[in-house]
Amino acid sequence: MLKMARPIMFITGNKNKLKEVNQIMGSSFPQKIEIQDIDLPEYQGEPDEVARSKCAEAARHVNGPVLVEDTSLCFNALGGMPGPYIKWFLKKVGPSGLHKMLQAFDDKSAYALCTFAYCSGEKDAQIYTFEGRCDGSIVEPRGSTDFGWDPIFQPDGYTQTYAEMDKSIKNTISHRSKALAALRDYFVKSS
Ligand SMILES: O=c1nc[nH]c2c1ncn2[C@H]1C[C@H](O)[C@@H](COP(=O)(O)OP(=O)(O)OP(=O)(O)O)O1
Ligand SMILES: [Mg+2]
Repeated sequence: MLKMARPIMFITGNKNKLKEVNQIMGSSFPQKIEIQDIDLPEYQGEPDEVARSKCAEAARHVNGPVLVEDTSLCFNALGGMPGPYIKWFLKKVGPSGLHKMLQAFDDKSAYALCTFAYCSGEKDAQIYTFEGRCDGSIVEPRGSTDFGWDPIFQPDGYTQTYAEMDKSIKNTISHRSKALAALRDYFVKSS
């Protein structure tokens, strides 16, 4: 008997993330993804642990396959901080404050890291994580202020920040697009 795959519930409160996921995936993803906005608690730790615990929390709310995503912005001069705590730094000091945090350091390099975590929701199911990383540097804010720290992140090899470049370019090179490529590979192989 043909087993119909249940839609995957992507739990996020961030509309810009969802927009990019849709733009990047288009119709190329083998399973249907639906979205639900649940404000999940986020634990402290390394990005992979944060994504895993967020996924375990999501699985407690949803009876079925769940997907979450956690994004870090890591400054090399600060040993990878703010990392998974970027949301709170951004909220408190804004993009220009984040840029100023690196004033005392010569090293302005940073990387954006996106981690998707997936769980099938079956009993004792494992959580799988899929990472994508984009290296770049932290610059004075330039470009549209639509999405988070985009104005201060300039990917290596480009003269524009994420916020200045065409969305289609960001979506081709970004941390999120690389993580989604890994996620898509997993589903293509297992479907
Ligand atoms: O491509 C991006 N370009 C610029 N800013 C970004 C990007 N991706 C995430 N961000 C921001 C949103 C949040 O301030 C923090 C990540 O925190 P993070 O917990 O993963 O996101 P969130 O709480 O907004 O949504 P969710 O409900 O999926 O956890 O970096
Ligand atoms: Mg969050």
